[in-house]
Amino acid sequence: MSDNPKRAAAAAALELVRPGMKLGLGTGSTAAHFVELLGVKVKAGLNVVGVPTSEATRGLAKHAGIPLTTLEEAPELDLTVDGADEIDSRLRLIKGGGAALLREKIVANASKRMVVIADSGKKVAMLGAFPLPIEVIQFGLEATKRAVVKAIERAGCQGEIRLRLRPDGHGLVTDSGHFILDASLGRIPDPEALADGLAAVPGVVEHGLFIGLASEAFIAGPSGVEHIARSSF
Ligand SMILES: O=C(CO)[C@H](O)[C@H](O)COP(=O)(O)O
Repeated sequence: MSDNPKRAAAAAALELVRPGMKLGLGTGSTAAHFVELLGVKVKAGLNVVGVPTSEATRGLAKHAGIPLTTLEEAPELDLTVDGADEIDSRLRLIKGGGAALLREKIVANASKRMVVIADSGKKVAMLGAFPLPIEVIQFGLEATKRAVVKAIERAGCQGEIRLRLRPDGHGLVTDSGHFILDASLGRIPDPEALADGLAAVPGVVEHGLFIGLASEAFIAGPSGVEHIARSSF
């Protein structure tokens, strides 16, 4: 196994790729390993196309020589491989640490199969230690923030909500032109209730709870790569 667990997880997922596949390409440092390894296969003759989940991944994929397409050209993908910030035992995820959650969720939802690749540090007994990213429209930010707080409380959670900032102190703007609120909740005892509550808030574009999307995960730790399938729960 590679001495880099992220790369080992990416290499395991690469084994699922077949000629002719339409692939969703995730965002983040783990997904970047997958893109790089896939690029090596493409250069050796593998025929696939990819839909990137962020402008950052678009750049990496272009550099790696992977032919790209869009969900307009390819509205159903065979396989998406993406990282995660947290994974629970039912393959519910927190994503969006890299601010790409909106496109990541659209691409995952358009895929027959979503496979998560991660190091074992991402596995949790309960979601919530990682701040939950919530993508919101710039218009009405303070009002949306208040509504988000109420939705969080109704779902039995509490914590601080902060606008994600760029290093220059201005609000970070996502690839789709929105802001991100990061909700530090500590624990999310009922992720489904929170997901439903947040989805109902006007101004919330998407949130980083990925529920029922990942079908399996490759999780790499010191003793090797563990394969988890959702059907096994
Ligand atoms: O959701 C994501 C980006 O929006 C990433 O997949 C997540 O943040 C994990 O990143 P990394 O592989 O760098 O730990």
